[in-house]
Amino acid sequence: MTKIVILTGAGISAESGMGTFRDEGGLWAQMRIEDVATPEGFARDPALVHDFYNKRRAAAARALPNAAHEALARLQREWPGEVVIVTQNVDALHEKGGATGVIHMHGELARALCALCGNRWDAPEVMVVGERCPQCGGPTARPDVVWFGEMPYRMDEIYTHLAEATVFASIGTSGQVYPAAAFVMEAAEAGAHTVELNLEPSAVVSDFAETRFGKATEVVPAWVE
Ligand SMILES: CC(C)NC(=O)[C@H](Cc1c[nH]c2ccccc12)NC(=O)[C@H](CCCC/N=C(/NCCC(=O)O)S[C@H]1O[C@H](COP(=O)(O)OP(=O)(O)OC[C@H]2O[C@@H](n3cnc4c(N)ncnc43)[C@H](O)[C@@H]2O)[C@@H](O)[C@H]1O)NC(=O)OCc1ccccc1
Repeated sequence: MTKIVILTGAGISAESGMGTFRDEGGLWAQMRIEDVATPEGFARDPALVHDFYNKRRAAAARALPNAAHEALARLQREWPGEVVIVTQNVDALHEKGGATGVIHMHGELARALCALCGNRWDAPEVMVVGERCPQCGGPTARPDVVWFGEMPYRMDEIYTHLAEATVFASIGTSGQVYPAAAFVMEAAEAGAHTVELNLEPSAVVSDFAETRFGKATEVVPAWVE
């Protein structure tokens, strides 16, 4: 039975009011990656990093899923075969849209991580410098997101899914960040049909067999139908 593996990025949440990274006025236009999305940046200025993620956590808590999130959840429910969603997004809009078993390869805003003992727990809306781990008590709590230079989560599972994919779709991502940007090659090597759905061609558009350009809330429901 056909197995569909779907990779999503910030573009699928753009129409839900979640900023993207690289677009006009995107997150990286306001903040330097080095300062807020690296372990070194957190060590240097934890207050700046907590402020950056506290704001995004508050926005994500208010955000609602859009027609693209809902279409993927419907596909998961109605497709006779397996549909696996791997997201680079740290918001919970796929789950709010009804999707299940979503693999958050770059972590989740709604979770906190202890840098000392590795414990994870539901993050308070506002994390403060020196936030304590409820398990080891260390003042070592950080947002449970994957920063640059850190290993993304659940990579073994992801590579297994890619090797079994018969269809690989990439939605709302610029294809500039690895290892996610290389997933299309992994899937293509496994014989999958590959399709890019995005507002504009990504940095790896030439690796895809099919492309559909437009807003996620339009091209994703049309692709699912
Ligand atoms: C900048 C880049 C060159 N650097 C990297 O890729 C680095 C280094 C690197 C590793 N391998 C390499 C190989 C070559 C070069 C560099 C590297 N990668 C890492 O450090 C990664 C860790 C990277 C993760 C960093 N954390 C993020 N996020 C979490 C935090 C947070 O969220 O704050 S990355 C962050 O940016 C990434 C890209 O963002 P997108 O989601 O694509 O968003 P963007 O704004 O860029 O694009 C939006 C797109 O949507 C479209 N769009 C907009 N609106 C709409 C709309 N309405 N509808 C449809 N589409 C739309 C736009 O046209 C656009 O195309 C996402 O992954 C996102 O999670 N770790 C790692 O490699 O560990 C070792 C390893 C190696 C191999 C195998 C295993 C381990």
